[in-house]
Amino acid sequence: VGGRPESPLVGPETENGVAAMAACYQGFDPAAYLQYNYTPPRADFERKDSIVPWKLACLHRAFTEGDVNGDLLVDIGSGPTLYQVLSGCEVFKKVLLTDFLEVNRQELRGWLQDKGVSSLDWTPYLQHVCKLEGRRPSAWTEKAAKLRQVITDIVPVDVHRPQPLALDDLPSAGADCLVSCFCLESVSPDLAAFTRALGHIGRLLRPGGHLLLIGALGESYYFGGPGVKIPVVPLNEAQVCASLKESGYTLIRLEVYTLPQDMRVGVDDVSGVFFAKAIKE
Ligand SMILES: C[S@@+](CC[C@H](N)C(=O)[O-])C[C@H]1O[C@@H](n2cnc3c(N)ncnc32)[C@H](O)[C@@H]1O
Ligand SMILES: O=[N+]([O-])c1ccc2c(c1)CN[C@@H](CO)C2
Repeated sequence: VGGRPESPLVGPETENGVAAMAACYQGFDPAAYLQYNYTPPRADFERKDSIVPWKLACLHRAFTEGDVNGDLLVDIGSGPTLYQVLSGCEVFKKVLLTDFLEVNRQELRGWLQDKGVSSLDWTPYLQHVCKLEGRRPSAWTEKAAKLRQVITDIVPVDVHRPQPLALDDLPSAGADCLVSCFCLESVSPDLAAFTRALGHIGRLLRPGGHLLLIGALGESYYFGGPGVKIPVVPLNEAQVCASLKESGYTLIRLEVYTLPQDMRVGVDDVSGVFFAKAIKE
């Protein structure tokens, strides 16, 4: 994403903080990140208390309980992962994936272009979500095809810009739904920047559209690769609710997962995960 336009709204200390976060991400390693967070124990589909099945259940319920619909779903800060749109791809005609780093956009293109070159085998994820949908697990190939059919593009994003996406990447009416997972708190220098970023992505969403937000609670850092320690804004539930309200959303539901001891594997100091379903006013 090109040079940042001077924004009259934020001072030099915020500009410096945002630039420092961008510098941290230069060392981000998609394969390592996937290994740290998307393999057992954090992604163990046999364990009721594993984090990833909990996230997939939250997303499945949110996308299928009847109030979420429309044409376009946008995932903000996709990273190298696809799990966040495995339920949404059945509900929306078009899905737009976005990330700040070319290495992540490249990782996603690798999977989508059917070259099977992705760093992680998403089959167990596809099978798990098929089961949540009451389909036989072998329907995962149909879900993979559906995903490849509805994902229209993978584009650059910067949540610190008042316009996080290039204007021609988004229809003028805006997106009907946004999903964003572990992005805002992991890319912001402080709580004020986190809340501002929430407002920026809200501008991509039509009024009445839904935001499905997953994030870390009580996390102050995580490793984005070997030796790549990235600072995180430590959030609690009250701050998440206050930031959503301050940024023009009405909260529908907040769910919280608390990490069991053996989900703490040394790649971060996260203590919980939140799932928020909200509506843009
Ligand atoms: C912790 S990862 C989350 C990845 C994925 N959504 C998930 O659920 O695991 C944070 C992502 O935010 C991206 N990112 C970094 N700076 C950003 C910015 N200024 N705006 C948007 N995304 C950014 C990184 O490239 C990375 O993919
Ligand atoms: O357990 N998980 O499913 C999981 C997935 C991704 C991430 C975390 C935990 C915690 N750290 C964040 C970065 O701030 C990234």
